[in-house]
Amino acid sequence: MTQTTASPHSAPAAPTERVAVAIDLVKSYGSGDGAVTALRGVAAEFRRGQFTAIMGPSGSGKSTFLHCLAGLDTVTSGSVLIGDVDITRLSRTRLTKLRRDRLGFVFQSFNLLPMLTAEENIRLTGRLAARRADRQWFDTIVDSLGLRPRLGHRPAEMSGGQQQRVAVARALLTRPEVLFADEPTGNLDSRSGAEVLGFLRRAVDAYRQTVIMVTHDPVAASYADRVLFLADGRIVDELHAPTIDDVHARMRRMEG
Ligand SMILES: Nc1ncnc2c1ncn2[C@@H]1O[C@H](COP(=O)(O)OP(=O)(O)OP(=O)(O)O)[C@@H](O)[C@H]1O
Repeated sequence: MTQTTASPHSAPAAPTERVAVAIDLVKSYGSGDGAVTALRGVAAEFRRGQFTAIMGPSGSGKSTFLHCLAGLDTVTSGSVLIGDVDITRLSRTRLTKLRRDRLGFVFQSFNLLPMLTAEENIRLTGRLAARRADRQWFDTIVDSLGLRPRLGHRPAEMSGGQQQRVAVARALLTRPEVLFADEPTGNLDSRSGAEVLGFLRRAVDAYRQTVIMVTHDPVAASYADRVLFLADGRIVDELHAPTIDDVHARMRRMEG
């Protein structure tokens, strides 16, 4: 990783509108003696053009929080607003449509379709979604991610870093209000990880993309504008303009 302890974010911008809000989120799995409460009343706001990393020890509820925010999992109580819509009150059909039209997802495993080329994989979501995916925006994303020479390749013919860049391009094609990323660099070497994180950072700075990312990696978290720290299903700390050293120190304190 070429990055030093300097933090890559620019000067704090004026507050922008809230694009996602979690209100008193509680999530339990199972019932009776076997019940596990993964979230115990989590509240947070996410603003337009803000890059948030979610960190915490294993089992602290990071993925559960991301999945509840993104409408990929139901909540036990509490609400999640995307814009003005409480997605915990939507029917399954409306939620699926909202996720498709207004949210983007990048996962640790790239989730590309193996028989399709990079270009077909990128366009698939755009075609299924609201078709806001114009040619110019496609070109901008593909060129910023350096994917032009790979467009005709299938996933098996690409490196992990290239596959993840295709997944990021696919997620951004519909100009989502929020891009959710769950350990997006977990399967990448540090150089490919830095490329993906650098692009997410540029998408935030240049296009005011909102990004919410779960990560274990303090280097990845240092690309964000702020870090929310979860422990035992609660937000216990928050760090703004994080450096790698700051994040390490907080994690050591939490785990110690
Ligand atoms: N589908 C499920 N059924 C039952 N318990 C679950 C389920 N998913 C998560 N849990 C439990 O909820 C708690 C939080 O899990 P979660 O995966 O959100 O944590 P995490 O912080 O993302 O962990 P990790 O860093 O290890 O991925 C854990 O105790 C976990 O075992």
